Amino acid sequence: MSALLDISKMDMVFDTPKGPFTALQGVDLKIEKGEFVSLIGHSGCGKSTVLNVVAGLYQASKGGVVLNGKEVNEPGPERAVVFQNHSLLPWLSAYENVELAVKQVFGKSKSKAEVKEWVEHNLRLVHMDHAMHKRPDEISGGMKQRVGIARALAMQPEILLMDEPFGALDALTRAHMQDSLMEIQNELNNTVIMITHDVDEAVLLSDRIVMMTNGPAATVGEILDVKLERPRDRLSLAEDPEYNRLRSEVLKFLYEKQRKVEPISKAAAAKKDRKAEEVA
Ligand SMILES: Nc1ncnc2c1ncn2[C@@H]1O[C@H](COP(=O)(O)OP(=O)(O)OP(=O)(O)O)[C@@H](O)[C@H]1O
Repeated sequence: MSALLDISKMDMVFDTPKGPFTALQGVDLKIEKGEFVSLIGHSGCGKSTVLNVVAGLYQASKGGVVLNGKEVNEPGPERAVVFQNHSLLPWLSAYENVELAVKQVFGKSKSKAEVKEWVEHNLRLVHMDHAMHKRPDEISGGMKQRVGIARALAMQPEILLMDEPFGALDALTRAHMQDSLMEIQNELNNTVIMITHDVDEAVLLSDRIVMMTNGPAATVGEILDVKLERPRDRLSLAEDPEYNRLRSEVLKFLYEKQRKVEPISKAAAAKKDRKAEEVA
């Protein structure tokens, strides 16, 4: 059986004022239906570029993406995206933001009453039914993100693409959101690709963690299977040896194998030279 999503031999070359820049080279990744996959890697390695190609926002320079047997060339409702900075329309209520997406996807197939029921159902899923008639500026960042997730879920996408969905939230809200997402996953078993910078988040939520090498010409470095039993509980996992092993595998990849050496500034380099001379 072929995978739901098949990214194969994908290159992404951007035209820049300084000439072509190869951001990605030879990215291969297959994702099965119902899998939760995280992409992790240092800043600038190309995680968002991978997601943008899958979303159909960018066209790969070589190779490409096949979803359910169909080549991806443009955005479509079967691939819902949740961004770090919630992208709700500010003049609409939470309810209306979700309703807009539902009408776009199901406007022809659902009756008025069914649309209402479906919008409310998805807002209940993310525990936002109590504030569904508030506008984005009347609710917190975490709540906005919940509405963004409800909107994406309500489209019943074949794959949910999340670009650091909790990156802008404080640690406690982030933990609540992760727990909610696991709860929803338990119920719906969506296929998800999530970009994260957070090692604990990756291990807690994923079935597989895709670790990317540093760019330019970044690609999939290693893939880690996370076979921790579900439902997962963050407190008991903190002491679980397998959880800690997985965590240190990711840390090793990021900070040993793909350690990012930042170029030192001229001033720092000169200071280092002076120190070396003093020692000599
Ligand atoms: N439209 C573009 N034009 C030119 N270069 C681009 C473009 N989009 C991305 N890049 C470059 O491609 C590389 C990968 O960028 P990308 O945003 O995918 O990385 P990332 O891993 O998602 O980074 P971060 O974790 O910081 O969000 C970077 O060097 C970036 O500067």
